[in-house]
Formats: sequence, structure tokens, C-alpha cells
Amino acid sequence: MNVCVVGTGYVGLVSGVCFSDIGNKVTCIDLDQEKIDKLKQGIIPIYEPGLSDLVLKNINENRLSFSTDLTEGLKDADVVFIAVGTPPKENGEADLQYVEAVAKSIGEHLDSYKVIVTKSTVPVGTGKRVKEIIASVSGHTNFDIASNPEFLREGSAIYDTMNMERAVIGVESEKAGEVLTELHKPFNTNIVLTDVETAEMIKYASNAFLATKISFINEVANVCELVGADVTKVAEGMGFDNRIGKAFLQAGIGYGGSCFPKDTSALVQIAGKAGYDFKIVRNVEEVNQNQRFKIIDKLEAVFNNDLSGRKIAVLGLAFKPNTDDMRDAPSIDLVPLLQEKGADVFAFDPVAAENARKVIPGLNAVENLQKAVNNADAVVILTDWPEFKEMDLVQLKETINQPIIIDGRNMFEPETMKELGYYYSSIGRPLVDGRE
Ligand SMILES: NC(=O)c1ccc[n+]([C@@H]2O[C@H](COP(=O)([O-])OP(=O)(O)OC[C@H]3O[C@@H](n4cnc5c(N)ncnc54)[C@H](O)[C@@H]3O)[C@@H](O)[C@H]2O)c1
Ligand SMILES: O=c1ccn([C@@H]2O[C@H](COP(=O)(O)OP(=O)(O)O[C@H]3O[C@H](CO)[C@@H](O)[C@H](O)[C@H]3O)[C@@H](O)[C@H]2O)c(=O)[nH]1
Repeated sequence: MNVCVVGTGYVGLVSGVCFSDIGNKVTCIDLDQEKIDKLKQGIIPIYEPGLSDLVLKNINENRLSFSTDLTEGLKDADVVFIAVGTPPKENGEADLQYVEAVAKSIGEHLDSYKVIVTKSTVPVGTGKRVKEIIASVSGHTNFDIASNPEFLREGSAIYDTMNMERAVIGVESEKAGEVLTELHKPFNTNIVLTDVETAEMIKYASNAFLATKISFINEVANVCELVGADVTKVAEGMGFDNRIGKAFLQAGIGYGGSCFPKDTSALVQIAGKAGYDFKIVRNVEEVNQNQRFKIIDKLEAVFNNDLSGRKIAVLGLAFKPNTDDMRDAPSIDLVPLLQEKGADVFAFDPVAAENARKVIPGLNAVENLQKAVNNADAVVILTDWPEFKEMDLVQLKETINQPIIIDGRNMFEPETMKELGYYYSSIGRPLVDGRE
């Protein structure tokens, strides 16, 4: 099949590459000339394991190409995916200006039947809006619209796409349903065929549910701290129940990233506009926002509420490991707050430092772990990068000024940390102090 993908962010790029890798001819379109020039040479603007090799492979095998010219992508396309950003507006609503602009451009050039699919996460009703725009600009209705939301996670995007657990396909016509079902056949996955509105809703409901699991376990963690229980064991005990499941019960400093924060607020807005107060999701957001600041309370508790002049090593800036994406990362709130409180912050992230500097003014990001922890009064872990787990804790103790670790991601066992002589404060688990 010939596929055109408009927008080469995470979603456009990864889905474009994966559609081409399963045998389709794919043209990826973006307005950003510099980005397209780099992509043509196989240079990837984001850090995503495996992506660069797969892009190069598919360029070399003549299935994948990049352009800024939408007409080039539309020319022979059977299916066109809209995969541009839908960032939050000030009030939490999804900003549809990029989706609408693409719909308008498609309408200007549409001269043969195509299935136009929204892959971006969009409020219910957007498919209809895209249809109206294309029909009014093109002056005809020789096309079908569809919704095919994306469920990939950053950091494991290729794996998630190639091994997708389901493809949600929302259509208005049988023909569009057949085309998209055929396109997804090589993924050998569960197909959920439905109407456009339901497909749009599935995406928000899925993200809001996952965010709810995280805020739920974080509240359980907060209670665990008060009553002397261990949240990791509570989660383990809950997770064996198939109805609950083990996933997304990792307590910590809460969720960040480009999706959960914006999609939970968008769902509250979608419900509100329809006259419904989505109380659970509103509270999920509030719990999440408060949770990140627990780390500051824990740090202040060790230093009698005075962080001034303390050298604090911050490990991890990205919102999760294996990505350089800084969108809504807890570090954006936490690093400036530590600095405001007089702390001298030395931060290290294996890949996100450059992006972090753009969003955290005055950030002192050093180039390796050693430089961050040298003579630190305390180490604060914000991202669960595997390499932090592999740190030599005996050697670390020799390097830092005081053996104090505040762990926002529960990376180590409290008992082991105590035996090693650390003051170790994590989330929802017993505080231990092994200092002499
Ligand atoms: N990032 C994720 O992990 C993820 C996962 C699932 C769903 N989503 C959803 O997918 C959508 C895209 O997210 P993203 O993170 O890939 O976005 P992004 O903001 O990283 O990238 C969007 C791209 O679209 C391009 N663009 C904007 N207007 C354009 C136009 N008129 N023509 C051509 N290109 C244009 C931009 O230049 C940019 O490269 C969002 O709705 C998001 O909620 C994202
Ligand atoms: O048990 C957990 C699991 C995750 N997180 C945090 O939750 C955030 C999001 O993590 P994750 O879901 O792995 O990353 P994303 O790349 O944001 O992916 C989510 O958002 C995407 C965009 O919509 C969806 O496509 C994915 O299915 C959905 O998992 C990160 O800050 C994690 O640290 C926790 O705190 N505890």
C-alpha cells in the first residue's frame, strides 16, 4: 500500500518507519525543512532506541522517503495519516490548529479517493471536523475519514508498534475499515473496529486509566509511609490478581511526559464541555502534581528545612528513561525549586541534558555521573535510568560528602542501603538510616 504520514514527531516518524518496514511505500511529510533534510540522511532528531537503524534500512530499501511537499506524499497515497502535535491550550483543552491546518492542506490537493486517518490524539468530534474542512476546501467528498489512535510509549516506541496489542480503527465506511484492517494485518494484532467517535474516546480513556493507576498507587504509597507499610510489596501483592495487573503500579514522583498530563486535562475538558464533571481524572491530576514535590519535603527533612549552600546531585532530568524528551518532566518544577531554596544543583542525565537546558533556565547539567555526585551533600534520583541502578554504591559513598539518597523512583532496596551505611528515603517505603 502507499502511505503518507504528515508530521514527523515521535508518532509520525515511528509509525511511518514501521509501516514501511512491514512492506508499504511510505512518504513522511513535515513543514520543518531542517528536520526533513536530516531525516533524508538518516539523522534522527530524537533519542529513541533502534529508530535510526530502522530509518536507514527502509530508506536504503527504497520504501521510505521524506519531503516537505505534501503533494508529493498525496500523489499515490491510498492512506494519509495526520500525526501532528495536539499540545494543551492554557485551559487544558487540546489545541487543534495543526490538525486543522493539515486538513486544509489535504483539501487543497486531494484529487483521488483516499482514507484520511487521524493518528494524533484528538478530542471526540475532531474526525468530523477534519471531514468538514477537507470537503469544504476540496469541494468534493471522494474520501473517507478515520481514527487510528497511537499507543506507543517513548523509549520503546519501535517495539510497541511492531508488537502492538491492538489497533483501534474508527471508521464511517466499510471501505475505509477494509483498507485499514488490511494495512494492519502484518502486525498480527487485535483489531478493534468501531466508529470514529468511539476510537477517539478509547485513546483518552486508556491514557486517563493508566494515569489513574499511577496516582492511585502514589496515594497508597503516601498512606504506606504514614502507617509503616511498603508500597512495592503492596503493589506486588495486588498485581498478581489478573483483574488488577502488575503494570503501572510503580510508585514514585508521578507521571510526566508529552501525553498523560495533557491527555488527562483534555479529557476533563471534553467531559466538561459535554456537561459532565469527570471527578476521578481531576483528582488524578491533582495527586500527580503534588506527588513530585514529595521529594523536596524528604530532602528538607534531612537538612532541618534548610537547603542553602547544600550541593545536591540530581540524577535524571527526562520524564522517564530511554528518552531525551523533556515535555512535562518533574525536573522542570523541581530543579528551579531546589535552586530557589539555595541548593547548589549539579544534574546529570545520560541523554536529556541538551533539551533540559532549553526548558530549565540556569540548569547546571554536568557531563557525567561522577561530576554530579562528587562531594554532594545528597543525591536525588528523579529518573529511573538503568545505569543509575548499576551505580557502585560502595564507591559512591566514598565520593559523596554525606551518604544521603532521596530516591524518587524506588530504585534500591532500603535494607541493602541501610547495610551500606546510607540514609535512604524513597517513596512509600520505610525510611532507613545506616549512618554511624
Ligand atoms: N509522543 C508520544 O509518545 C505519543 C504517543 C501516542 C500519541 N501521541 C499523539 O500523537 C500526536 C503527535 O505527537 P508527537 O509527540 O509525535 O508530536 P511532535 O510535536 O513531537 O511532532 C509534531 C510534528 O508535526 C509537524 N507539523 C506541525 N504542523 C505540520 C503541518 N501542517 N504539516 C506537516 N507537519 C507539521 C511538526 O513540525 C513536528 O515535527 C499528538 O497528538 C500526541 O498526543 C504521542
Ligand atoms: O508504574 C508507573 C508507570 C509509569 N510511570 C510514569 O508515567 C509516565 C509515563 O510513562 P509511559 O507511559 O511509560 O510513557 P509515555 O511515553 O508517556 O507513554 C504513554 O503515553 C503515550 C502517549 O499517549 C501512550 O501512547 C502510551 O501508551 C502511554 O503509556 C513517566 O513519567 C513514568 O515515569 C510511573 O510513575 N509509574
